[in-house]
Amino acid sequence: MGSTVDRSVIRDAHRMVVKVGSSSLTGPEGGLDGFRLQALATSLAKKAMSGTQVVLVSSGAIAAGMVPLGLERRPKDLATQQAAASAGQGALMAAYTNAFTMHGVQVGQVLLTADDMHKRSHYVNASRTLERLLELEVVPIINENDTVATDEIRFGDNDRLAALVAHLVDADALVLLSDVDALYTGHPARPGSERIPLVAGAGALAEVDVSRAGSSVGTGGMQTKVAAAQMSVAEGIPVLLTNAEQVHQALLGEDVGTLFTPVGTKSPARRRWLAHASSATGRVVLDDGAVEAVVRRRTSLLPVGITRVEGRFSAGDTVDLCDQRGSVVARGLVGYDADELGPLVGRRLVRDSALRSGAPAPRPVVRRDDLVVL
Ligand SMILES: Nc1ncnc2c1ncn2[C@@H]1O[C@H](COP(=O)(O)OP(=O)(O)O)[C@@H](O)[C@H]1O
Ligand SMILES: N[C@@H](CCC(=O)OP(=O)(O)O)C(=O)O
Repeated sequence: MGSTVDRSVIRDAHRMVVKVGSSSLTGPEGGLDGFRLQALATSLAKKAMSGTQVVLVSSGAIAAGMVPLGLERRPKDLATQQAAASAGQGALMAAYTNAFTMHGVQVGQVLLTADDMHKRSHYVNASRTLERLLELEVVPIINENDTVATDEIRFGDNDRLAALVAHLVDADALVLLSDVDALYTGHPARPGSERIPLVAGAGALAEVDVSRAGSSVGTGGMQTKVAAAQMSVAEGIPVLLTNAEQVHQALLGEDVGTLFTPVGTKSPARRRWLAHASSATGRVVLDDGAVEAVVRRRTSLLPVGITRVEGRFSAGDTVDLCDQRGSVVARGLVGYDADELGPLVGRRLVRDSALRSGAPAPRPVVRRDDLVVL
């Protein structure tokens, strides 16, 4: 079955994001495995030299920092993780710089925080930097800026970060490299688990068990990889999941790993950001008619269809639009501050009467172009 799956979307991608996990770069006791890192860099440098734009999202800072700091196991507390990441990120970048420049390919470090994804201005700025690096034929090497992240705002695992970066740079493919060669029907160590060569739609995952933890140095296990793959394919970006040892074959489009095929089409950059990267600062609760109008007819949201406003937000912030049961049905950029919107709840604002009274013309709570249905 595997051999019938066409993996040319990976081979022919013009721009790809490759994510490598801690477990593929380090040993179980931490510390960088220079041999594995070198092998990965060689495959990616060759791909870059053949004309493909490659963005690398690399974990491994915390694991790399364990040996120099004398830590025997991956620290559990945030402060020690940050100290390890601080010591390890420099070592990680030094190793990559050596390994890539050996092949004549330049690299650039980009450290991102969750805020850089949530805040539109930061997101656009990160996108501009990455575009420029790619124009200059540099391979950006991205990691979370662990030293300044706090528990509340951390990505935590880099799988989600990689999917967001794939959206950010509008990649043609995302390659997730782990210590396991593919997604299996159950934990690979469990007798009877079988490799899944193709995932075409969420239905294919219904029977798949990803509940068991991953390696001692990684964070998310298979769950976060599958979630990242789903975020990516929802925006039309195919994903290949395999191990770092097989990256060369994977980039040639050979039958390795698990291919997740797109289930959605690419949406404009702003909508992509709204749906996946932005974070809501408030909630607006809609009556049934407004849910119908926004979700089915894709109209703008007007004050008359709102029953409640929750949270403190300013005009231009992201808010979740909820139905009467509290389920989030859409997300959008709100046109009013929370204080301004409160008194307008349920009111029918008529453009003509506003104009007659000299008041400014009423504006939608969320314009149809500024909203995504979830
Ligand atoms: N259904 C499954 N298929 C494959 N691997 C699984 C599955 N369920 C759990 N896993 C575990 O997930 C691990 C990969 O996650 P992790 O150790 O966090 O990797 P990384 O450091 O690459 O992010 C695998 O080594 C495996 O032990
Ligand atoms: N930013 C962290 C990555 C977190 C992490 O361990 O992720 P992963 O190995 O991809 O599960 C680091 O560099 O250590």
